[in-house]
Order: sequence, then C-alpha cells, then structure tokens
Amino acid sequence: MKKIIISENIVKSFGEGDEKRNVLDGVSVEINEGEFVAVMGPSGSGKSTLMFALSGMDGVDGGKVVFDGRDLSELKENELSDIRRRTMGFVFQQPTMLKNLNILDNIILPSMRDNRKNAAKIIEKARTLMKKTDIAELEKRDITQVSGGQLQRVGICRALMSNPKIVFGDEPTGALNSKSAQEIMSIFSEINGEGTAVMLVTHDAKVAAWTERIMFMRDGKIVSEMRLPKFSGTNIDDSRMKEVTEKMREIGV
Ligand SMILES: Nc1ncnc2c1ncn2[C@@H]1O[C@H](COP(=O)(O)OP(=O)(O)OP(=O)(O)O)[C@@H](O)[C@H]1O
Repeated sequence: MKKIIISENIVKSFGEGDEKRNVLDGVSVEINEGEFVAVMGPSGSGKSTLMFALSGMDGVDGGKVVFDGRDLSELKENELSDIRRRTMGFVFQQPTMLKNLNILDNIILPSMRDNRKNAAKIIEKARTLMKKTDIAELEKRDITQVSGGQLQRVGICRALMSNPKIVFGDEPTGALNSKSAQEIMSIFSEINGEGTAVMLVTHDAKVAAWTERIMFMRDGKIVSEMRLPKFSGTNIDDSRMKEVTEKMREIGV
C-alpha cells in the first residue's frame, strides 16, 4: 500500500531553557493512501501539533516528514503551500469564513484565487459538493444564516474543492451536537470511501469509531494503536463504540 505520509522520529518543542518541553517526542507514523485515521489522547498530549507537523503547517525540530514522496523539510515555503493547497484539505472545529461573502463564494474563493479562468468549472464542482453534503439550497445564504452543522459542511466542501489526497480534521465535530456530529462523520466516511485519506484529531470515541485506525497519544508520543474493520454503515453500532471505549480505558486515555 502506498504511503501518503511517513514521519520518522519527529521532535517538536516549545519554550526555552528550563521551560523547554518536547510536545512531540519522537513520533514515527505511516499513513496509507486512502486510510481513515483518528488521533486521540488527553488534552495537551500533542495531537494538534502532530497534525500540523504531518501537514507541513508547522515545521519540526528533529526527524522528518515525507508527504507524498517529498521530504517537507527540503521544500521552500511557496512549494509547501502549493502542496498544501493542491493535495491537502483542512477542516477545523470552527470553520473560518469571510463574513461578507455568501456560502458559495466562501467555498470557491481559494480555488478562484488559483485559477480564475475556470470559474464555471469551479462553481460546478462547488455545487456538486454542496449537493453531496446536503447544503445545495443554501448557496446564497450569508454565513451567519446557517447552523453550526451546516457551516461545517461548508468547510468540508471548501476543503474538498482541490480533490485532496488527504483531509485533516482538528476536532471537526467538537462544536456540534451529537446528531450533527454523526452526520458530519457520515460525510467524512463517504469521502474516505471514495479514496481520500482522512486524519481526524478528536476527543470523542463516537467520532473515532468511524475510522479504521486509532492512534493514542500521551506526552508527545504515540503510546498505542488500534485497528478496526473499515466501516461503511450510516450509524455507529454499540459494539464498535464499546471496542473503542474499552481500549481507551485499558490504556488510560
Ligand atoms: N505555539 C505554541 N507555543 C507554546 N506551546 C504550545 C504551542 N502549541 C502547542 N503548545 C503546547 O503543546 C502542548 C500540546 O499541544 P496540542 O495542541 O498539540 O495538544 P492537543 O493534544 O491537541 O490538546 P487539545 O486536546 O487540548 O487540543 C500543549 O501543552 C500546548 O500548550
């Protein structure tokens, strides 16, 4: 299986002198193309920092990250941002949108910046994604006129505009009620079913249970991992949830 990400012994620290702390303390991880992965662990264990390091959003102090065959540390900032724009999608807990643009314009803006000539194609693509995520009728709405779950769908559409090889999500359901969270997870599951790798940072076992591999972090290290069969249903069943929560209890995260 081809690897989309390989990290070797990455180290990242914050602070100076006595205050210096390794937030990533030698993390080696490989993520396959098309894999669906969750990262769990206590607050402050380094989950987001790992996601930022693997996506090249943030540099590392030691070790290396190879993304899609390229060592990120050897790339210039413009090459890095080019790779991020073309091959990665990002979804955060609170989607950041431009307030003076409607939903459709927020989705297409990054792609239009890249390729204004293909406006018609870009709009068509955005509409396809909006249909898929069930927000087609909202395209003209202001971003303040939609629910949190709908806004997160907008964020997902925007993240998918470039047909990324991987979508990174940092607590993408963290601000949602459990029904919306499950609906968003079903969208991630569908995206993954179409071949896009997905890596989510989450505290929520019910979110992690959608994935096929859960990495558990503590103190900047991956301390355990569990694998689950790929899930293709629409609702997480209790036995799958139980498997995840039992593992969490076993390793104490
Ligand atoms: N830019 C920064 N400067 C200084 N310290 C930082 C910085 N970013 C993260 N940290 C520290 O690194 C540690 C790990 O942070 P990180 O956000 O990766 O944890 P996390 O596991 O994602 O936590 P949470 O679940 O609370 O979001 C924390 O102690 C945090 O305070």
